[in-house]
Amino acid sequence: MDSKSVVDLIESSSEVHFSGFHMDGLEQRSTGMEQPTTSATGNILRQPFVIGVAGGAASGKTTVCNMIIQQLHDQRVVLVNQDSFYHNLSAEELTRVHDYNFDHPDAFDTEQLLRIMHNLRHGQAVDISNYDFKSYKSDVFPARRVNPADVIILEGILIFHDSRVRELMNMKIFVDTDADVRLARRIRRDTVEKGRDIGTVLDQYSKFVKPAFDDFILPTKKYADIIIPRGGDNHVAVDLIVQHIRTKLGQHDLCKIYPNLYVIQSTFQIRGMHTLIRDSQTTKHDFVFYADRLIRLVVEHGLGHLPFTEKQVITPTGSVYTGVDFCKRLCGVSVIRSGESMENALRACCKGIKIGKILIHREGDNGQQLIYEKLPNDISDRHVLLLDPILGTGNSAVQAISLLLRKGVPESNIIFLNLISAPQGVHVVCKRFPRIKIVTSEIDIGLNEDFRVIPGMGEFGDRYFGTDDDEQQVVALTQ
Ligand SMILES: Nc1ncnc2c1ncn2[C@@H]1O[C@H](COP(=O)(O)OP(=O)(O)O)[C@@H](O)[C@H]1O
Ligand SMILES: Nc1ccn([C@@H]2O[C@H](COP(=O)(O)O)[C@@H](O)[C@H]2O)c(=O)n1
Ligand SMILES: [Mg+2]
Repeated sequence: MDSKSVVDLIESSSEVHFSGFHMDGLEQRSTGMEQPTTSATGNILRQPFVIGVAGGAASGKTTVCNMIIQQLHDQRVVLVNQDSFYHNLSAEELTRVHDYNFDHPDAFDTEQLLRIMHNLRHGQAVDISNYDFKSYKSDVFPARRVNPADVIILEGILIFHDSRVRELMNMKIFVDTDADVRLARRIRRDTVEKGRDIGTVLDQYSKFVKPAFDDFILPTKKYADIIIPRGGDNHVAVDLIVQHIRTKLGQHDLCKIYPNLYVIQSTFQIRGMHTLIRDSQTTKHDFVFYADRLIRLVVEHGLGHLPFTEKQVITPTGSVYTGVDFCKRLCGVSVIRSGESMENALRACCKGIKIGKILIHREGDNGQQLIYEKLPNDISDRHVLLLDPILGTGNSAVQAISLLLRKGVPESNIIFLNLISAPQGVHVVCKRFPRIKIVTSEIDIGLNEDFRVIPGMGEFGDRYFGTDDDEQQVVALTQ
């Protein structure tokens, strides 16, 4: 990746998505034509980091790619398979499919691969075919929508064959697995998954697969920056590769820029919950259920940042257990109205906790006005958990935090809890209040022209409380 000044990287990081990997958009498309993005992602200036993964068939390329993607969970990663670019077979070729050489470079539509890669690298979403190994066709299944990403992994047996494709790559990996292991895996995969008979598999192997490996695939090993013996079994190699990619990308990692920003460790459970609450089709009931689960995780994580004092107890065995005592001087402050959705989780974790409220009215996004506050009198002696599920522009957060500071709360006693943060909001809050802590569950791409977080989850309060009319709520709350 091109080297950039730290300032450039910090500035450009506001357009970067950190919310975990996104392998495939699952939207269904009927054509293979690329589609321009309409979101802010289309403006990404940085080119993605492109990794090529080559190696013999059944060497473990896909397995290695999946391991890398899993470990790079806090980056947007897309996987592009060379299989998607197999030419469709003519009727004549289909009748004699066992004479077709799928391991020859000419079996692939490399021009289309180059077009797709060009668009992806220039910030455009693309639709990529899903190849069907049973029918030998690429138009049986709907194409998958692939959005631009921080990392593109290009995987396939002959991905290093064409110099134009090689030149796109920032890192080239060759998965080197013994021929007998590859053959054994191929037999199992082709008979079990592709429903082929063993005789056909062995014929194809001796006629095409092995000669093509020797003539076209093995000679490309010399282009590799890294050779991984034993594929996915080689955890050390995969760890090192992931470390290297992280270093290359890490300069724009918001958590590195702002050490007080904490993004809770992403897991598939967490990503699954985010998928549900971000889906516009999710029912109110499910939205509330999964939002509550996520909020609880964020609250628990936030509580972990409070100071603790050592405490010893006697266990039922008569032994001494040295533990800690919870911080007692704390309170919650919710930013009305969506912040109120986080109160129950806080009450469930901290029995009897005092919770204050702040209402900030939004007139456009630059004219924010504090119009209501009800805070504990002794708030300046407390640690404050500030509750608002979305950090967008950062304007309301700045208003709320400024009020807390005016009330005498030390900046370092404030922990701001939210579900999603836009990089712009993180920059605004962290630059202005470097000592407050932000705990969030995902960082999104950015803001759209209406200053709404994208991809975001829409109006959180409306979805959580099942209302559509903001105005009515403000009136009701202030009466
Ligand atoms: N380290 C491994 N140990 C056991 N089986 C493996 C290993 N790596 C891959 N496989 C299996 O071998 C087959 C081929 O692996 P895959 O990663 O799909 O290879 P490729 O993408 O290179 O064709 C798959 O069925 C996979 O589950
Ligand atoms: N219709 C097809 C198309 C391809 N193949 C074989 O797939 C192998 C490449 O896929 P990997 O996941 O192993 O990289 C290649 O060896 C082709 O022979 C096929 O069998 N049928
Ligand atoms: Mg594969």
